[in-house]
Amino acid sequence: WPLFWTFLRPQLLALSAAVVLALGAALLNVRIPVLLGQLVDVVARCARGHVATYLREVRRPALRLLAVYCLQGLLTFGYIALLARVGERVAGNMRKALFSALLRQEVAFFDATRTGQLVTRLTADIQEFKSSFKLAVSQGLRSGTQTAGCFVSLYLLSPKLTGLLLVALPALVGAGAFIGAFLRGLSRQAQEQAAAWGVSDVPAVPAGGQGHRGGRRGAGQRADGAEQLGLGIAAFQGLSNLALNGIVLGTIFVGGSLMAGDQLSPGDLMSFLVALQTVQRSLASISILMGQVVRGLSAGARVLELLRLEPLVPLQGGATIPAHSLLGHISFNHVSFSYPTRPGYPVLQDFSLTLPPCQTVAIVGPSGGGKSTVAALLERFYEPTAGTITLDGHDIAGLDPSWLRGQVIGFISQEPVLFGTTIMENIRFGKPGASDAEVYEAARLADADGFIRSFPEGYNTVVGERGTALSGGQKQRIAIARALLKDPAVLILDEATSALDAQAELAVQAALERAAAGRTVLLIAHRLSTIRGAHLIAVLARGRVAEAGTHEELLRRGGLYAELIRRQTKEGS
Ligand SMILES: Nc1ncnc2c1ncn2[C@@H]1O[C@H](COP(=O)(O)OP(=O)(O)OP(=O)(O)O)[C@@H](O)[C@H]1O
Repeated sequence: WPLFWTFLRPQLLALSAAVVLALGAALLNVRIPVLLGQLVDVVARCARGHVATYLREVRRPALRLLAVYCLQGLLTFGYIALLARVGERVAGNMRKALFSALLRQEVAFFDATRTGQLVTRLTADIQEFKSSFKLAVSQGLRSGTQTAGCFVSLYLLSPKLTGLLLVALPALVGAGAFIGAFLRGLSRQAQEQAAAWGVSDVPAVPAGGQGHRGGRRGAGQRADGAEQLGLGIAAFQGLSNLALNGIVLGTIFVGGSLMAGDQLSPGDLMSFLVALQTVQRSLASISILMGQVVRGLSAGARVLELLRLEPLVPLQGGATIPAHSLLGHISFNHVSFSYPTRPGYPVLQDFSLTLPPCQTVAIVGPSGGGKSTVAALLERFYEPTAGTITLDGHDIAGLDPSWLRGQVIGFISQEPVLFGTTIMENIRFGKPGASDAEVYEAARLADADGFIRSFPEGYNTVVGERGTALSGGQKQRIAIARALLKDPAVLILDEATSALDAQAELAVQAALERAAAGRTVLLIAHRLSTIRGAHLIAVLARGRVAEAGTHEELLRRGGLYAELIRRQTKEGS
């Protein structure tokens, strides 16, 4: 409620106005039966007179009724329009808040949550909540006030008839509730039978032929349950129709005898019947409304639950290292890690590795060995299960993740992420405040300036959804330009050229080597041909560094690295 209140508070004035208009419209409903009754009385009185007298007499009450109808229409228009506005604003603000709450979550949250589920929260659930909210205010108010108001009119029209109604109605409502409870029991039974036999009507292993017979018996029981429920519902609907019409018939019967004794006019009886019908309709719409409100409340609860979710690794907050003392010395100390979605499956175990400042360290190893996981831990997308990772002696668990990802680490992956906007904006994403000149310089360094300027729109070329209007090599060089604009102290290259053909790879490789100069580089390589220029090569096997050294040292040792080289040369890569 307090969270929902934050969305509702700014709309309070409009909401109050809507409530006042809705109450006004509902109260007019109470007046309508009385006016109708008066009109009927006038009509009955003039029925045997001249047409001219009839028209003169009827005009005034008819116009009065018409005025009330018009006023009611106007008020209804007002409150529905206001409520639509309030509902849209509340839902819009909730959607925005939910979207930012989702963006705040750590990567592990998205591993464990299906995208479809989040889309449903953002669209269907908020929509459902909004509709129920509007309905609860408009219809709830209308039906509530109508019921109360009409009972007052009923009493004023005929206390005797109302007294009879007050005896009959509770008895009928009680009987309805009793039958409803009985039907719910039947429905639960039918559901249980369906659940028990729904997985398979014919058991998978029919021991000695019993399965088929058992299956048929199960299907038979389920059909019995459903049939009984169907019969119950049919009987309930038939009986409730009979009861409602019985009330109308009873009212006319008793009302007629009151008319005979001059205790009630025909108009009063007409008013009574109209008011009675309004009460019936209001009660019916309240019961339908309850179901809708329950659905809306659970949809709202699902949305608010996500809104209150606090990320395990907050996006912001923590220490930063001043630019002048940032060297880019990274150390993994006895790190162990399992993905939260697979806690029993260790990816890294006692993994230790040092990345000296301004040097390139390559991690190689078999596919699925955990190379990309090392990069994800360095970016704090996940937290190690044990051990620490330090940057210039500071544990990164205490550093501000936004600062770390935004200013310290540049990341170029196999599949660069481009946004469906201009090349200029895509590169500027690396440093939002960068000038045009800085963007051109970064593109030149990434060997992208030439092909960008060859496009008719130049830097204003729109790259299409996820960069579909560009080739793989072009996308990759834009990603490099973006990383260079950020000017990060640490650069992670995760198989950055593996998706490119030989020619594009050469161009991107050259750009990468220029980008790597003067930075600490973590080079993740599946194909060993991409690790030229690495100062140190670490071979990852079974979650830890199995061997480390220069290319020559490792070849001389004849271990795992030499074996990988031999295998890849044989494969022709
Ligand atoms: N989000 C995740 N949730 C659960 N398990 C994951 C997740 N990402 C990776 N893994 C598992 O962790 C292990 C290491 O994956 P990782 O991507 O780090 O390997 P890699 O060495 O980079 O592989 P490749 O060279 O094929 O890219 C794999 O067994 C993989 O199935």
